[in-house]
Amino acid sequence: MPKVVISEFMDETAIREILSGLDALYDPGLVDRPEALRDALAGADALIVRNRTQVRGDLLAAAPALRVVGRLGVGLDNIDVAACKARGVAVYPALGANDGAVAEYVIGTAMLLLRGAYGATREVAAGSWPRNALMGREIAGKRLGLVGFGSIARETARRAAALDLRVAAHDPFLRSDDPAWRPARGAVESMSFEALVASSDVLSLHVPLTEETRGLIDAAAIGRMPAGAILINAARGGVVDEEAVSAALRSGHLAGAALDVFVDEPLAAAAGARFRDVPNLILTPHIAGVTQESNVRVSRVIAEAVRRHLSEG
Ligand SMILES: O=C(O)[C@H](O)COP(=O)(O)O
Repeated sequence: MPKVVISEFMDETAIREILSGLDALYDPGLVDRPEALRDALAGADALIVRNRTQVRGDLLAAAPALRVVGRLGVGLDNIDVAACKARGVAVYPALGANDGAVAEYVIGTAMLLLRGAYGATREVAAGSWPRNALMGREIAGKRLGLVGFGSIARETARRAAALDLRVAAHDPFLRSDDPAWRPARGAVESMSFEALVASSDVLSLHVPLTEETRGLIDAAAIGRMPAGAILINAARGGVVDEEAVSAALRSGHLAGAALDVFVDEPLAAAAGARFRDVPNLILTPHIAGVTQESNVRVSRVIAEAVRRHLSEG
């Protein structure tokens, strides 16, 4: 009976229904117990992870029978894909299964930060009535700039079009005649990176972390964003210079930012100190792609892919 090790959280119904009949070891705490994880992998045919288990070097060496890795998400930066390939280990990301969750996070934080009206509960309950101070901005008519135009960005664009945003994107990997630029509703304008940064009211990042994207949104890029712009990073930490975002929010050049991902995760208190008392900043713990619904979708897609792979070979 093939053995499947699941080292991070996953929907338990998907395990029960789809991995039934396999020897599934579900221990979402394994990621924090490297020795126990290596022991569990000794006879494993399959490994299912989220974004914290580092599937490389030592871990692969501890799993000589491994045939398949399922990734409960889309980013592959915690997996040495080349080393897996060299060992004949297939890698399956959950493509498409959390697009909607991230798109809703981007639209939701953009609306929250533009409007700025929702942080006054305590004041209002205490009898103050700060109407003028809370006169925020509407999302309709603003330009949403998407850095990268893959499937998450396209889902974001689809929702943005319904809210009457003007959507533009920069994606050097997408040909100018690709039909993705002309969705059913609201064409998406293709722009250079420089033009997109300089003209977007809301700039949202949708690129993986690579040598080309590391530090892409640095102090200079932020300085070229229009005064009063909003920055959203639900892509990968390291694409954005965290110090530069804090400084731009403190100076008032940026009107707001939402950061879901960080250079080091989990964000340690010492690293988080740079964000202390920074105005109009939403920090979330790498949760943009994780909702109750997406957790079910992602878990089912990966359980099915792993099961299929094991039964094929
Ligand atoms: O790459 C992804 O899809 C996101 O980082 C979320 O992944 P996770 O929920 O598996 O961490």
